[in-house]
Amino acid sequence: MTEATSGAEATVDAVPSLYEWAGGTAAFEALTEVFYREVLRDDLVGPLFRGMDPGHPKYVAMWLAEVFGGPDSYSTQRGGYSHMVRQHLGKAITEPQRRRWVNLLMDAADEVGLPDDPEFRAAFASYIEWGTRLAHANSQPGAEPPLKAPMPHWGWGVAPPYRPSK
Ligand code: HEM
Repeated sequence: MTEATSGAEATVDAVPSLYEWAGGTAAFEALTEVFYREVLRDDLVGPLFRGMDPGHPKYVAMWLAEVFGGPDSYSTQRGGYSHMVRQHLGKAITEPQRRRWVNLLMDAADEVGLPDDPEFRAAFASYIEWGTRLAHANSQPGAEPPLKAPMPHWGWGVAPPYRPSK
């Protein structure tokens, strides 16, 4: 972590990535561990994940880390964008299931203590809203999403962290 991640007293100019701000790989791994524990217990989304790969929480942590500016290990070690898209094909995710997935992820973010400043949570929620709506659309019967597309990279958007100059 750089000094910039420690809050308003930052003394460096570079805007940290969302990955750095979140706490790096360990933070995303903690998030997905708690999240999928609850997903598996959930009556609405749990059935979709009954046969999931035991490595799934870790793979999704790798995905999120890369999207938010961390290492490109999902692309280099796990098949990248096309592998992720293929995993959702034919799953017929319903809108209530998508929304429950979002709700459980936000609960997990609170439980593991992801940063709760407005700027981080707005950027995080923005990606999750975008990504889950794509996953929902791509999972519908007959959907033929492009299997090759660039890995998304998410940033702070219109509200990067405010760090008063010295
Ligand atoms: C931002 C939104 C989402 C992201 C970033 C995401 C990410 C991923 C990734 C990376 C994989 C493949 C993991 C691997 O490498 O094996 C995957 C698989 C999967 N996703 Fe998603 N996903 C999202 C939304 C959803 C939603 C909304 C649902 C359902 C409610 C869902 C259900 C699944 C299922 C069932 C699998 C297959 C799991 C398995 O059998 O191993 N995903 N997702």
